[in-house]
Amino acid sequence: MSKPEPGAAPSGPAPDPFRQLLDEVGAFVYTIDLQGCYTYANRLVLELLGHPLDYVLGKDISHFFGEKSNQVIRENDARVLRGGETIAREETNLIKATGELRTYWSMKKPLRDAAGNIVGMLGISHDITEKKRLEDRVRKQKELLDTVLDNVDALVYMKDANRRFVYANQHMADVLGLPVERIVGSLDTDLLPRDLADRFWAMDQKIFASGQRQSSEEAVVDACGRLRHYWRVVVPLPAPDGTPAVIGLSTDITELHELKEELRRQASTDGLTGLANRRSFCERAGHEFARSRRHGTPLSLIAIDIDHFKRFNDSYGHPLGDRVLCAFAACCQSMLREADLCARTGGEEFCILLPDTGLDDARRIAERIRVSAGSLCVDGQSPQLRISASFGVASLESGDQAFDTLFSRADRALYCAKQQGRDCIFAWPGG
Ligand SMILES: Nc1nc2c(ncn2[C@@H]2O[C@H](COP(=O)(O)OP(=O)(O)OP(=O)(O)O)[C@@H](O)[C@H]2O)c(=O)[nH]1
Repeated sequence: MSKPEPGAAPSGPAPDPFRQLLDEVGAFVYTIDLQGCYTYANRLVLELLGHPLDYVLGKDISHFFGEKSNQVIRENDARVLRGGETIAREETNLIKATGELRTYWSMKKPLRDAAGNIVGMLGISHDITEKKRLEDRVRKQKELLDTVLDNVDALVYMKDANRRFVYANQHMADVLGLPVERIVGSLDTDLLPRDLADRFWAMDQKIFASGQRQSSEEAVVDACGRLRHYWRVVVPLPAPDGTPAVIGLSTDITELHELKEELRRQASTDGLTGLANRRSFCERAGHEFARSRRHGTPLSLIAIDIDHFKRFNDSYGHPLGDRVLCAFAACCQSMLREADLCARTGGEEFCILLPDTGLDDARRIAERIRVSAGSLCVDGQSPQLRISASFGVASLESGDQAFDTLFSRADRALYCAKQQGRDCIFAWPGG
């Protein structure tokens, strides 16, 4: 750009096309002399300064900009005017006329005469105030989002249609024991056990196909080797470049899961002996009954009642009675196979379900328990504290329509054992 004539103003009937061009260029174009006074300003500069060219020419920036920003501008200008540098950088101007702070991307270049001496400076600036504001807003929103995502008690991630992680929050990084940068860009198969990655991928594919969110409960071993349970919600969302992707939010429900398991265990277990309770016994017995019916396999039941337990309680106290119940339960358990089920079905009543076992074998098992119970030594007590129990044994018969039929036969057999003097076994129907 050639050096403009100081004080020259576009005037006359045929305006200089070159100046017209500078007025339309969409940037702030100006020149200053060695003293920093304007020697040219295009239309945008004049609009910004709020004065006509006649007024602006020969005046320096102190007439138009706030002093604070002038300091930086002057330093930049000096580097061009004194040092001969060409600089391109961001500058901030406090516009005196409006009180507004605006940001520019400014390119400043020395103007030289024919001998090469610096005679002034050419400045071209682009107003980037709105862009900066937008960037600032985006940055603040990103900071806010990052803060939320990194502090939310959930693993948050984004995965593309090629199984590659596009985003992972800090919580996810902590669980995987990897930095976020290592997760982003990796395939799920690089970071997760193959079967888990494939399970997740199968769910992702369903989402890509249906466009519908999916949810499931997942168990994952974390970086410390602990089994953790997550409630996983995955929703479809296009990646920033428009390609299909999914966003996953996995909430740690380990404690809730453990609580649920504990409640389930408590609901099916007898609190004193740790055996199955009546409810879970009947549930399992129903299944075994159906299975035996289906496969034509035998099924037997032993109903047990400790003898004169009221007398025992009355004589030695309830706490010792409790310990007897526990010892008796352990004794029964020790005589059984994995597939057998022993339950405490009432106060001093027990039931043993024996799948794939006929009446004779069930009778033998009952006899073993009876003998063993007779020599039970509770808390190292003297032999006169020994207990006995009565046993009713019954097996599945062809006409049985439901487990209850077998149950009541075993109960009747138990009644017979009590009638026969206790501490004995009665096998239905024979005795
Ligand atoms: N210690 C203790 N006793 C219990 C528990 N549940 C029930 N019992 C007692 O078991 C006794 C059962 O008594 P009964 O049903 O009269 O029968 P029994 O004294 O065993 O007499 P027979 O069955 O006829 O031999 C009662 O005294 C109950 O209080 C328990 O959890 N702990």
